[in-house]
Amino acid sequence: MIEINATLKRPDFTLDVALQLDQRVTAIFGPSGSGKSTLLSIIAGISKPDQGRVMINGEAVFDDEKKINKPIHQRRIGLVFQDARLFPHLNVEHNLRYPLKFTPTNEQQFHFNDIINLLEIGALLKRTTHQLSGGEKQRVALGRALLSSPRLLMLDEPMASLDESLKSQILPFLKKVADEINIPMIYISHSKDEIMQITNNMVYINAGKIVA
Ligand SMILES: Nc1ncnc2c1ncn2[C@@H]1O[C@H](COP(=O)(O)OP(=O)(O)OP(=O)(O)O)[C@@H](O)[C@H]1O
Repeated sequence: MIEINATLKRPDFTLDVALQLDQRVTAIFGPSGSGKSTLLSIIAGISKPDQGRVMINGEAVFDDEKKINKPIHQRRIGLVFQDARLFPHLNVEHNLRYPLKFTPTNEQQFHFNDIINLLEIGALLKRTTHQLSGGEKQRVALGRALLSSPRLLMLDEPMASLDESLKSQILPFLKKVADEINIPMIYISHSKDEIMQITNNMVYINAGKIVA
């Protein structure tokens, strides 16, 4: 269960949300500038709210009253962004293995080979990141996020920079992760059509407020 009570004021924008996410997959959607990425960055610990509390599975990762503000790496959240953000100096295999170095073996939730098979990226392992299509990069980014053994997976417009044909190629993998991987997932998109293919559980945000 993820609970967020947060306000964050910027010169032309205020985010003010109170939200409890108790389904395994939640989509957050809303128009451009509505605050989706800001909400994600508050949960991840990238942005600090002016006030409020963020709880992940009963643990406060941010609480302004109790002066708690856990850094990103202690929140154990897997993030996938629109641009895959792979490490350009590492090949695909080393990108994927990178998070394993920071996760004790007894805390690793997935076997390397299971993730490779799930995302069908075995043939890409020896490639450099420059030798990947946009959709392949996203599959590798998804694999790397899962191999960090996160307790929450957050995807911020993971298909936004892909053309229609690549989108249709990656969608089945996103669905597989949503259906088969037992980790809470937050999926951000401004496309309702895209979201409907992944989950029926939607939160609508507009002008920094949860509308439905
Ligand atoms: N670092 C920042 N400094 C100041 N204002 C910002 C910053 N980041 C975002 N904003 C503003 O905050 C508001 C919410 O932005 P946010 O990126 O959360 O929206 P979004 O719903 O994710 O939009 P999009 O779908 O276009 O990515 C917007 O008005 C944006 O211009």
